[in-house]
Amino acid sequence: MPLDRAPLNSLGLPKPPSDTRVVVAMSGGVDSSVVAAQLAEEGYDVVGVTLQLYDHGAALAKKGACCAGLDIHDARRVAETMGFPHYVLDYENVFRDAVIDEFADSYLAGATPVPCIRCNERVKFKDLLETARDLDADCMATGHYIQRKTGPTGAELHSAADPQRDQSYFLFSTTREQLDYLRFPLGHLASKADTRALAERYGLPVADKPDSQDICFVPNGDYASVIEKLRPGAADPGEIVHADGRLLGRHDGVIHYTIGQRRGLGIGGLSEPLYVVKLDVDNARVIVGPKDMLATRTVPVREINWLGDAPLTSRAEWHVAVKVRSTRPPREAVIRPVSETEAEVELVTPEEGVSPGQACVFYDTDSTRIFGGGWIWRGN
Ligand SMILES: Nc1ncnc2c1ncn2[C@@H]1O[C@H](COP(=O)(O)OP(=O)(O)OP(=O)(O)O)[C@@H](O)[C@H]1O
Repeated sequence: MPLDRAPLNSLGLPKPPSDTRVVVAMSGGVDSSVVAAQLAEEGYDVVGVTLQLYDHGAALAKKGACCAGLDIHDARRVAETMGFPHYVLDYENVFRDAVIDEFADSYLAGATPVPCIRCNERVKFKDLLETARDLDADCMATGHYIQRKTGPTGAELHSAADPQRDQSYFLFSTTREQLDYLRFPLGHLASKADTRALAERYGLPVADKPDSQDICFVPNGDYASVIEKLRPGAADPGEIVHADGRLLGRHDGVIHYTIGQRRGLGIGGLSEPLYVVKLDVDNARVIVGPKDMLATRTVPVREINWLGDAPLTSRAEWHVAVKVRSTRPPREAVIRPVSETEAEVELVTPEEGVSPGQACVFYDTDSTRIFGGGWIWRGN
């Protein structure tokens, strides 16, 4: 039978599992361990690869972080349990250049970056994906909670079945070419409990391992001290100023603030609650104001990655749902393209705390499909 008419295996490839090589990106956490174990159990030729993203002993590392020594050890134990080969690759320089440096510079420029998106885009789905191809793999699988479906014009990206776990916001910049090669076997699961049940069933040593938290190289969410270590003395102290011009206090650097922040401003004793409404890096000023100043209707977006069927520019106005923060539900909006990679997104209901450096991700209003997204910036 010609290969293109052969029935597809569970990864959607026209070869029996035993002839299909899959590189599994293994963090040492329960999700990617279950992916690797399940595929090995189904008879795929699994090769596990773990990236060492920073030195476990270095100042940035935290105990149990996704890319440090303990996790490498866990990934290796899973590979041994299931009997497939496992490699560890030193990606420290790649990760620093592609993710950590921009993270620090972006905060110093008054933005609120999302390094996990850059890691997917520039590390896992770039260099690691190339490594998988070099290893002659037919595809690469990860433990991301997202669905890849085959539509009439090829692979489509859809939100995970479990909205609590959905990672679509972090994967908007996946290109169609990358998507052709990627597989996300956990995206259809109803809940994380299902993943843990599978880990138990396969007898994996990581079945009870706690979920990883937030940004892997930022211990306890204290990103400001990470930036201070990376760029000592780079954050200029300055003034905290009310939008009406009143001087309210001083700060130790804009890196300590994000748009929408209310707590920890150190300007108590005022009658109205105040929020960070703008970070004016050129003048080292944190501008604060009342809550209603946070409401944003028009969001300038650039570096758009397009996962739809038609180029964005072919539609003058386009009704979608968008997420402007990873933790928010999609909200109704209209996209007005400015160029192939830039657009103005008009939110039907204004949202608070829209910050440069975050992603704006576009969703279909009638289905789980992701049409793409881009990066929020200050605009001209
Ligand atoms: N250091 C790494 N080396 C190889 N692959 C990785 C690494 N870190 C993450 N990944 C891959 O990216 C996926 C998503 O990473 P994320 O940091 O969101 O982990 P997670 O959702 O906690 O999953 P897990 O339980 O597998 O750690 C992982 O499931 C894994 O496939």
